[in-house]
Amino acid sequence: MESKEWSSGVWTHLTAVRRQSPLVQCITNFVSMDLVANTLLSAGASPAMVHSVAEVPDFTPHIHALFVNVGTLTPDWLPSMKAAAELAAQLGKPWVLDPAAVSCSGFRLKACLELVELKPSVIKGNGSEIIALSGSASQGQTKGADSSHESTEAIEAAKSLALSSGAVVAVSGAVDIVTDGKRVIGVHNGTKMMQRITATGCSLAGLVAAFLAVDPLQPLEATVSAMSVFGIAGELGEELANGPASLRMHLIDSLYGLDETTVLSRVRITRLG
Ligand SMILES: Nc1ncnc2c1ncn2[C@@H]1O[C@H](COP(=O)(O)OP(=O)(O)O)[C@@H](O)[C@H]1O
Ligand SMILES: Cc1ncsc1CCOP(=O)(O)O
Ligand SMILES: [Mg+2]
Repeated sequence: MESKEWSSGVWTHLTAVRRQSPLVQCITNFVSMDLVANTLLSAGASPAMVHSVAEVPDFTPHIHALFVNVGTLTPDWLPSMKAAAELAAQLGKPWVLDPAAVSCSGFRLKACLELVELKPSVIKGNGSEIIALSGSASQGQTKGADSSHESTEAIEAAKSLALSSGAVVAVSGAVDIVTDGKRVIGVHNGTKMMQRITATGCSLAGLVAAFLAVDPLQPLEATVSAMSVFGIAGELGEELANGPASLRMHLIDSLYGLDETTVLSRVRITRLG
């Protein structure tokens, strides 16, 4: 299946998000809260940064999807993440794990491995994060939140993590990779300057949660669509931007304004395996 066959699905997913405005609970890092919320709002979803463990029993049953990102993890936050993930999984609600900077400490790696046990629908990381989480990295290979690997170097790690966890695994980068362990799809939308804005990876993962909410039975397709839409918004944003700060603004505006003709002509998705 090539871009033409994927593109109508991408547009259908985006219109479903706009129509249904899914409620997405986000337990994300301090750096990303603003951009994640604005990304979700501009796509038509409804974000809620509800992170206290005390609120999980009341709030999580009402959400349509959950997004968990460990970018600024501390021991106090882990119980909220686990409680929300456990409840979401129990109630059949999709949830996304972003193992941001997973290899920066043993504490964070152990926490992420425990979260993987709670059955995320999708794990979205950059190349280095997916390699580390799958157990393929040698110790000490980390630059923190930024990747020191190309996404394509993480394909085997992503497949193996997908098979061992049951999650769809998405690797962001120059080519976004999405795999369920059998199929491997490449999303070629996006622009290099998106790496120069903090929290674009987190926002992408949050957007994946919104797309899963409207198509929970097809997590691979929903993830591919979210990645393509976010990439297209970045491409359009770059045409208007002078640098990363204005790209951040134009990316959000472009995501908000995406129309059918633009989506259908810009989607670049290929099967890689
Ligand atoms: N070299 C690149 N070319 C095109 N798009 C890119 C490139 N690098 C990253 N992106 C895009 O930037 C967004 C954030 O990805 P990434 O930088 O990998 O995340 P993270 O911030 O988690 O490391 C994604 O939409 C991805 O497709
Ligand atoms: C800089 C930083 N430090 C801890 S979390 C974070 C944000 C990372 O965001 P992203 O993974 O989207 O680049
Ligand atoms: Mg990231």
